[in-house]
Amino acid sequence: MRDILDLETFPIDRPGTPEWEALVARCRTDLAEQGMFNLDGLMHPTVAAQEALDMASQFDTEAFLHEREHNIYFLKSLPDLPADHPALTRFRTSNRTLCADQIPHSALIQLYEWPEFAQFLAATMDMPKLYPMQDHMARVNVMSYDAGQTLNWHFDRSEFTTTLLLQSPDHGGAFEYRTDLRSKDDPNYDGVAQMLQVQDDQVQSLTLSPGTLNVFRGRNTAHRVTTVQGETSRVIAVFSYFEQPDVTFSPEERQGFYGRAE
Ligand SMILES: O=C(O)CCC(=O)C(=O)O
Ligand SMILES: [Fe+2]
Repeated sequence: MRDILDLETFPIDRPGTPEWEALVARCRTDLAEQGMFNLDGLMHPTVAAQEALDMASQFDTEAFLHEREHNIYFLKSLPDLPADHPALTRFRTSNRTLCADQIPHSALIQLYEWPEFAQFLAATMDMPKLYPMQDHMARVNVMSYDAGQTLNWHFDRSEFTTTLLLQSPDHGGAFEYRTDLRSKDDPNYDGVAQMLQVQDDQVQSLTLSPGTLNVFRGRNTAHRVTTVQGETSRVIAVFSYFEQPDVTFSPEERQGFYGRAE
């Protein structure tokens, strides 16, 4: 794993040691105070660049083009909101996705299956244990954004979202986010509407560098990736772990997310 990760700076391979505990404590504090933590350069940038290069032709030929209009909830309607409520404003998303089964020999899959990585993430999230998915497609996804492509405003389904940037675009492709826009008890529809109308001064912007691990509270943090510009695509991996073992998507879900069930 030393060939892939900077384990000098980030001692993920030494659970229980004081330096591991200190790193976990720093991440927990950041999550509590800012809804996010970053490990800048966790993956050696040279490895991240090679991974992106290895996948480039696959993105051209076999990736799923995810293109649609959606609202921030990825739902057609909400039972407690009129259809014309501004919180339901629709925006366009477009990117390409490769699934875990298309990159079986990548460093990303090695990292995903490394038990110390899941152990570390669980500790930062204050969870007893996190398990890799059983789903051969959903466990790791890599998304590529070419010029003109974007991932628009949304909330994630899972409480936490774990990403690792492989390649930065020349321009655009910033990660914009608004922490705690809603909570378990308060959907804050008017606040959501305000933010979508660009009237929320608590929206922040983060430009990730290649190799950076980013963990954020995706369920209640509204977030988007701004439109990419220039020749170089933005390439980012998303890791999915669950508190229960052996989670899979249904064939219908795989069809919807990836355009193929198997
Ligand atoms: O690309 C990113 O930085 C965020 C990805 C994301 O929000 C998602 O996959 O749900
Ligand atoms: Fe997301």
